[in-house]
Amino acid sequence: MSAVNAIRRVPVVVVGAGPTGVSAAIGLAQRGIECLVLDRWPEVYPQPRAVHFDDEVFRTLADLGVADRVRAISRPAPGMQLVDTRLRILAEFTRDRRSMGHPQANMFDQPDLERVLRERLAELDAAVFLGGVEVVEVDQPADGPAPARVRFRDIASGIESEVWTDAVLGCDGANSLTRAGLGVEMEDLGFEQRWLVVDVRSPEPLDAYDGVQQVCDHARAATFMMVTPGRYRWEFRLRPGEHPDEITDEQVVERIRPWLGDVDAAGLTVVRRTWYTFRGAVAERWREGRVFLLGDAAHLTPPFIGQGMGAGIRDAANLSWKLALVLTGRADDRLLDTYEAERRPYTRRLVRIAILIGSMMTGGNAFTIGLRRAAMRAASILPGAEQRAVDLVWPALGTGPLSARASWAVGRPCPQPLMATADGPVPLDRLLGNGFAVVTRDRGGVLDAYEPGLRQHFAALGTTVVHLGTPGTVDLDGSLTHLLDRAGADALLIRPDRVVAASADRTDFRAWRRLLASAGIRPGTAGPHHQRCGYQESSPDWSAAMHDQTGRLAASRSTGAGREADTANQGGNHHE
Ligand SMILES: O=C(O)CCc1cccc(O)c1
Repeated sequence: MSAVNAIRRVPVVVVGAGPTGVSAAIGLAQRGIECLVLDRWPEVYPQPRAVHFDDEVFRTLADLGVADRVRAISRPAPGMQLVDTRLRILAEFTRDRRSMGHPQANMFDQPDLERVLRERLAELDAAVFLGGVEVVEVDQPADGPAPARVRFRDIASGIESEVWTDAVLGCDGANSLTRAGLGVEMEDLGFEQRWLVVDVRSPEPLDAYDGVQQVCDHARAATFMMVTPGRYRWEFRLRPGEHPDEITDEQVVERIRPWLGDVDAAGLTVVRRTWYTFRGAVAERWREGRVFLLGDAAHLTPPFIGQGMGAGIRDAANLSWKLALVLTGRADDRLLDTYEAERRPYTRRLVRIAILIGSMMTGGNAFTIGLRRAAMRAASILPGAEQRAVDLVWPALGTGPLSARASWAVGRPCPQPLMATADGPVPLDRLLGNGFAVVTRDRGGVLDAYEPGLRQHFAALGTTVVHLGTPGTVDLDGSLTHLLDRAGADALLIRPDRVVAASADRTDFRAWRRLLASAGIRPGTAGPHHQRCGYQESSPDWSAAMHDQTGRLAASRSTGAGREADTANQGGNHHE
C-alpha cells in the first residue's frame, strides 16, 4: 500500500477533464467555488472525437467565457440530410435558426475545444487542474470531515493522496470508476451497432455537402460530414461478421469515392481510423449523496444527431449553478435533487431520438427501401415539416419545482434575441447577468404591486429584472413577447442556466416564492452572487498546496512516464 500523501479539503472535486468536467469546473470557479480537477492525462487527448455542438451548447460555452475562442475554432453547419445510396436527398433538416443567439449547428474538432476550455480553466484562480493522476476510490464515509473523499494516485510515482470534499462530479467517461463505485447500473435503451470511423484530411476541398449526410441503407448505412475546412469524417456501419481490421485502405477509398468527385484519393491523409460500438444507455441513478454522474458516465448515445458531447456540457450547466448555491449556503440539498429529476428524463428522450434516427438509417430490408423513401419524401414536401417534427419531439427538462410544466416555455431554454438598448443591439444574456432573472413585459411595478416582498426576495438572490417594452429594452425579433403570449403570462423566471423556471400572470407571482422554497432555495440568506467558497480556515492555502503538488507531480511525470498507445477510450464505445 502506497503512502497517503496529504489530507486536504476542497469544496468540489471533478473527476475527469474532458469537455464535461472542465465545463463544470469553469461554471463553478466562475461562481467562486474552488474545485480540483483530476485527470489521467496531463495534456488534451489529441485525436478527433466529437465534431458537433448545437446553439444551446454554444450559449453555455459563451456563459463560460469562451464564445470568441469557440467561434474561432468552429464553423456553422447548414444542416443534416438523410440521403439514399446515390446521395439523393430523402429529407433535409436545415439549421439556420439563431433563436439562442448562436448558430444552430456547429462543427469543430474536439481537441481544439478542449484546449480552449483548459485555457479558460487556467485563467480562474478558484480551479486547479492536476493531470497524470488516477482516481482509485470515491467514497462517502459517515464520520469524515466532509461529505465525500477522493483517493488518487500519481501515475508516475505511485504516491497516493486523498482529498475531502463537499461534492464529487464524476465526469470520468463511459467506464466511470465513480459510477462503478456507486454501484450504479446503466439502463440499456436497446441499440448496439459497430461502425468504422475514418477521419481524413484533404488538401483540396471536396465538392460535397458541407453539413452532415446520413446515408439511409439497411445494407451499408453511412455518415459523411465536413468537420472543419480540409477535414472530413466518414462513418460506415459494419456488417455482422465483418471485422474492421480486415477492411483494407483501398476498400475504405472505394467507400468514400462517391464524395470525392475530381479529388485524387492519393492526396488524402487518414488522420484517424477506428471503430466504435454505438450504444444507447442511461445510468439508473445520477446522484448518490454528494457524488454526481455527468457526461458519458451518466449516458451513452449513438452519434446520429450529434448530441453526445453536448449532453455532458448540458449536465455541467444544469448542475454547476445549483451546487454553487448550495455550497454558499443559499440553498439546501433539495436543489441538488433537481439535477437528476430534470436531466435524466431529458437525456433518455434525446438518446431515444438518436436511436430512432439510427433505426431510420439502418433499418428495413430490400423490400422496405421504397417505403422509407416515400415516407421521407412525403414529410419533406410539407414546408418546415422536419423542423416542426423536431420541435414536437425535442424534450423539455424533466419536471421539478424549477421546471414544472405550467406552460410550454417552462423547462426549455429561453430564446436569446438581440435587444434594442440605448447602447445599440445587445444579446439578451448580457442583460440577464449570470444569476436568476425575471423578464416581464410590465412597465415596472408589477412584482411590487402583487407581492411587496417578492422583489426583495429576488434581489437577495441577485436577480436581474428586464422590463420588456420600456424604452431601450425591446426584443428585436419579438421572440420573448411571443413566448409570453404562448405562455399566457406577463413574466418569465429565468434560471442561471437560461432555462425558463416559471411563467406567471399578474395573479400568481406569489407562486414563484413557493417554487423557489420547494426547490430548497433560501431567500434572504443570499450573499453576493460571487461569494467565494473555499476552506481557508481548515486548510490555509489548499490551492497553493495543490499547485505545489502539481509542480512536483509534473516533474516526476517528465522523468519518463509516457502516454499509452490507446488513450482514447474515454467514450468507452470505441476501439482501435
Ligand atoms: O443535427 C445536426 O444538424 C447535425 C447532426 C449530426 C452531427 C454530427 C454527427 C452526426 O451523425 C449528426
